[in-house]
Amino acid sequence: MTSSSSSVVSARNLCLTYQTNDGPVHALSNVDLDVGKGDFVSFIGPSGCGKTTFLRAIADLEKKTSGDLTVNGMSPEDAREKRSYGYVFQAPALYPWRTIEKNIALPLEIMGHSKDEQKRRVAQTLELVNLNGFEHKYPWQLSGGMQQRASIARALAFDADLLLMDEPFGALDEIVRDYLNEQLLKLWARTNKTICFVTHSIPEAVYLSTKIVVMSPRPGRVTDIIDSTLPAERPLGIRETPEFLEIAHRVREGLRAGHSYEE
Ligand SMILES: Nc1ncnc2c1ncn2[C@@H]1O[C@H](COP(=O)(O)OP(=O)(O)OP(=O)(O)O)[C@@H](O)[C@H]1O
Repeated sequence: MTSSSSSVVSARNLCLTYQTNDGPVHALSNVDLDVGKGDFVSFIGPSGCGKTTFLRAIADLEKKTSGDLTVNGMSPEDAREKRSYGYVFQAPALYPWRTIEKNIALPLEIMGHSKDEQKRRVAQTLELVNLNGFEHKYPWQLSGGMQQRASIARALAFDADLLLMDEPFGALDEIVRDYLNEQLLKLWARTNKTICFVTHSIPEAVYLSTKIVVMSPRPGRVTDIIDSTLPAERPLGIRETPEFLEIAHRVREGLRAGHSYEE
């Protein structure tokens, strides 16, 4: 695989080992991957296969052990300093003593944006996630799905081109998840962001992605990369089409193949 200069994220032979009291844990082993501009890439694999570690390495929250990793052509450290990405965590992680507006404005405050600019951007992102009218509420006054939308708004507020999302809808019920999946696809289409999205759900990965990265554990490796053949326009009903089911089948096969390494 050759490195592509237009890649938003590029990994070559990426290895990341945690040193623990019980010895080394090889979380990522020889990962090769390119994420292109405007891609929606899902990472799927069993618990412990290194999905979160990969996202954290991109975000410079973990340091690689060896290999190469670039983000927008820079080292993860430089990319972090340039605020190249927004990060959405598994749990909403909003500050309960701040209103939704103040939560979303927090990164803008830290970056030194003027009050007017903060207001403008908060209003813009609240609209993107369909939360207009909730700016003066506190997080605990919102449902779990709305809180997660507020977290997405916060990650979007400073308009980074890259959005890193670590299983953002994992704790939500299926109806809310379906709704948020649809909303996220619309948001992605409107904003042309590049999205890296961790999930445990095969239907979610297939529904959302232009590219699905199947990973296997011990140590975390990429076992398959599937380029989606689904159209950009995806009503929820697409999940019953033969094309969708065929991609889901390939993901399942990839997950199964990964498991056979584990003895
Ligand atoms: N800070 C850490 N120190 C030591 N080991 C860690 C650390 N973080 C993760 N690990 C280990 O690295 C491996 C990969 O973990 P990671 O959280 O990336 O997996 P994951 O695929 O995201 O799992 P899940 O789906 O359960 O969130 C696991 O074996 C985990 O126990």
